[in-house]
Amino acid sequence: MPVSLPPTFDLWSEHDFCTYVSGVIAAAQQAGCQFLSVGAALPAIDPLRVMAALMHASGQTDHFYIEQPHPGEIVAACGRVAATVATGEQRFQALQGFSEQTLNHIWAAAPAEPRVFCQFAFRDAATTAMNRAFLPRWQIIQRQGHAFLTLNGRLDGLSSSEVSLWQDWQLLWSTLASVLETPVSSPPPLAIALPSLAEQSQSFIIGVNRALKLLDEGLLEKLVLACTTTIEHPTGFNWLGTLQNLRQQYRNCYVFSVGSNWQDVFLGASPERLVSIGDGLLWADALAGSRPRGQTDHEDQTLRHGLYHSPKERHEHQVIVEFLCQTLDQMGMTCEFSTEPRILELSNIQHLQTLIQARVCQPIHILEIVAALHPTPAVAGYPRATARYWLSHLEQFDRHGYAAPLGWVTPQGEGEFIVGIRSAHLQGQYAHLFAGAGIVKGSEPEREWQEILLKLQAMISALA
Ligand SMILES: C=C(O[C@@H]1C=C(C(=O)O)C=C[C@H]1O)C(=O)O
Repeated sequence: MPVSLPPTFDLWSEHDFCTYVSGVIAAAQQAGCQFLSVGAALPAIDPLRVMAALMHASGQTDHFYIEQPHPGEIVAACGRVAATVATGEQRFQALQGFSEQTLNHIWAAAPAEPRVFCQFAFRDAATTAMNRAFLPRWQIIQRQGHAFLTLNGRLDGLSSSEVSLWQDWQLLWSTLASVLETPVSSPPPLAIALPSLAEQSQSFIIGVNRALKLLDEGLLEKLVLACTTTIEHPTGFNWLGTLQNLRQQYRNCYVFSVGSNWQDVFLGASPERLVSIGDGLLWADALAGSRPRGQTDHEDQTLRHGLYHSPKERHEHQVIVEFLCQTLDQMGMTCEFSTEPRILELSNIQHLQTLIQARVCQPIHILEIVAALHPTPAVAGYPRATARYWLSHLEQFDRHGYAAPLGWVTPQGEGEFIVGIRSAHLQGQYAHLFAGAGIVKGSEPEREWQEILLKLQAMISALA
């Protein structure tokens, strides 16, 4: 990815913008680039509101939003300059190829690097639309009190001229101005009650009992069984309001939203990072073992103590730590982590968490690591092939994007991917919710079902 200096033009002047951009286009064409990236740095803004307003103003509803837990980075992207879809076992490689091809041929003249955004389905065999990657038209990255605005364009076809880039830039500016002038208002949660889940509960308990037999027979060490339910609301769901609620309720989760049209959005507040790489350092999270939060300090502490000292929960957790370390080790990385897990406290639930760190010594693309790690025993089970086999028999529904990776890639092949749990697909007047629980020896079916309800409730109470 060739890089030139960020702009010094007057951001508001068409003449200055076009003069600057025609220079960038010429340089990019000379370098044989297919794409270009220009932009500016501003004081902090709310990337979510700007992205939503841009989607409305432009009619371009392809989007990707992810907010790291505090005090983290917020990334919002919308519109589509280039995109691809894939399916089958080679889907990770296919999207890696697209990311490399795109980001190697982009002339980057913006203060923040351009990124390619990716979403995957849980299963290899899912429809192509579920596995997709795109280079957005607009990208907003907010970190350390600054907002980095980026406009990407294509150098072949219609969008290559400075005039059309100016129009896209101007739309960004006018949207930004309108967002700054409009006070924040978000609709309150809909206060939907958890529906009766008699059928789901029955098939979940049957599944858990079957899993316990398989565990006893030594065929499995862990199986993560999930459940789904659909909530209907006659006027549909407010996507932005739901995200605002998730942001407020789950400050130490990754709040995310991804989709290609208003009628089909996948969003949630996931506590689980799959892997991130930055400046040659890799991080992966082992997250498993759960208890509800207590109503009082005393109850909370008792539950936390129970979680921390439960051999069953510690074993369930350890399976993931070992899987992550072994897989990364096979890829040439040496993992470092604390031998004692810590407790991650969310507003409704608490988990055992181990942060694993490794130095990336030889060049490796983050999507190669995502391909090797997905699905981890945190969302499928162990051994993986057996767990996948039993999931396809015991779960009577498609997981779609639930428990699958989503994230972004940089021109250096670094990036960040999270696991799409605590999530919902919003499709018109329907919200399809998913939640799962890890089953190991000693799991009690009724207790695991209560955990599922707790996880579903988290998403339901944010729906707006
Ligand atoms: C599968 C989910 O969560 C996973 C299962 C957990 C458990 O069983 O203790 C905890 C965190 C996640 O790894 C989910 O939330 O749907």
